[in-house]
Amino acid sequence: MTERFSQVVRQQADAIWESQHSHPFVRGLGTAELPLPCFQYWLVQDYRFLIDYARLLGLGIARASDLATMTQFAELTRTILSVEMTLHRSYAAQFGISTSQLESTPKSPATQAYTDFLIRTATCADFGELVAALLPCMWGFSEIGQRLAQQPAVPNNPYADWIRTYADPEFAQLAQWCCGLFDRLASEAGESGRLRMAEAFLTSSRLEWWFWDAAWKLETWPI
Ligand SMILES: Cc1ncc(C[n+]2csc(CCO)c2C)c(N)n1
Repeated sequence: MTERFSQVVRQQADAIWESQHSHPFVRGLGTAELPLPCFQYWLVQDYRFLIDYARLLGLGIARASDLATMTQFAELTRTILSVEMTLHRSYAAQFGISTSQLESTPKSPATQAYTDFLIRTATCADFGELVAALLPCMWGFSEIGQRLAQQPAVPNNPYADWIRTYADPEFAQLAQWCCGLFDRLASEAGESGRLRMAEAFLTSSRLEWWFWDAAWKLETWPI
C-alpha cells in the first residue's frame, strides 16, 4: 500500500483545515481574546451537537462488521455521553449557562446542517462514508488542541481547560485509531467507494469550519 487514504483526504481538505486553525474563534481560544458570548454560543450548540454525534456512533455500532469496531464505538459513545457532556455542563455552569438552557436552545443553521448530514450519512450511506463523516470531528479537534497547546500559554486564559481537554494525548490516540479504521475501509472500498468517502470527509470538514464561524458570528436563522 502506498500512501494512506487518510493522508490523501487530509491533503485534499488542507485549505479548509488551515482555515479552521486561523479562524478568529480558534485563535481567540489560544489568545484568550475570544468574546465570552461566542464561547457561550459554541458551548450550547456543541451540547446539541454531541447528543447527535452519540446517536451517529450508536448507528455505527449497529452497522460495524466486527466486534473490535463495535466495542470501540460503544466506548466512545459512553465517553461522550458521560465524560464530554458532563464537562460541557460544568463549563456551562462556569460560564453562566444553566442545564435547562443547554437543553432548550434551538439548533443554529450550522448545527442543524452538520447533525442532519451525520445522521443521514449514518443511515443512508455505506459504513465507509459513516466513518469518513465522523473523522474530521475527532481528528480536527485533536489537531487544533495540540496546536493551541504548543503556543505560549496566556496567563488566566478562561479557555485553558478547553485547550487542555482537547490537547490530551488520549484524543490523539483516538484520532489515530479512527484514521486506521478509515484507511482499512478505504482499502476495501474500491474506487467509487473511496470517492464517496473523500466527499463525506470534505463535507464534514466544511461543516466543522462552519461550526466555528457560526459561533464567531452568533449566527441565527435568517427568518
Ligand atoms: C463540532 C464539534 N466537532 C468536534 C468535537 C470534538 N469531539 C466531539 S465527540 C469527540 C470524540 C470523543 O469525545 C470529539 C473529539 C466537538 N466537541 N464539536
